[in-house]
Amino acid sequence: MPILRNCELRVPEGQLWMLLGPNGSGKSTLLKILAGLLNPTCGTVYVDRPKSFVFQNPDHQIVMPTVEADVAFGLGKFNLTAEEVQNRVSKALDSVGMSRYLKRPVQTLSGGQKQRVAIAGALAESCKVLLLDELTTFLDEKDQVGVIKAVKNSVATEQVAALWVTHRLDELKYADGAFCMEDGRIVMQMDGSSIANFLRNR
Ligand SMILES: Nc1ncnc2c1ncn2[C@@H]1O[C@H](COP(=O)(O)OP(=O)(O)OP(=O)(O)O)[C@@H](O)[C@H]1O
Repeated sequence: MPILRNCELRVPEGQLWMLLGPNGSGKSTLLKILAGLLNPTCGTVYVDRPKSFVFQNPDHQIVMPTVEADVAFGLGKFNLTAEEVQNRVSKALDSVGMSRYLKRPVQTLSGGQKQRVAIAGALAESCKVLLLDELTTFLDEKDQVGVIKAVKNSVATEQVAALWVTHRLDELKYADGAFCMEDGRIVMQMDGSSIANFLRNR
């Protein structure tokens, strides 16, 4: 039985869109298929920009002992000079508000700070599509807001398109748009003004 059907979505550059839906509606499956982490058993997937997936638990993503080394890690596959690596790392950390943690051992960071380091790693690789899987599940309110604001800032400054899977309706107020899934399909799309109406009438 198919899990997903006709899931077509467009997130404009420089915007953060949320993907909502009840448990089992297919959000994570869709995100992983878009990221190339899962292959569809049939059908075709098109994603027209370099993309990066950020996991719910940053400990599944962070591999190096310091913030600087971790953000630089993914750049090893490009042919960059040491200066170019340094520039990309500092620009990416700046856009998520983590510049001052450059030399910090990763294990001394909070969950939200680790999430921001993981996002910086994706940005440093110049990915233009960020796929974010329930990043705030394990975070307190302060870290939750810090991570969302970091993503908002980085999508705007780096002209990235971000798709954010969440269960938390309170996060909708940060979104430029949203898709709602049900039973493996995208059943509704909301732009910024529809979200504002929805939140007013909730
Ligand atoms: N590897 C798999 N093999 C078979 N079925 C799967 C697999 N992974 C997920 N499913 C099924 O696909 C459907 C969608 O699951 P998915 O995890 O994408 O939903 P979700 O909307 O992300 O749910 P949640 O909000 O609980 O995380 C569910 O019915 C699930 O049981």
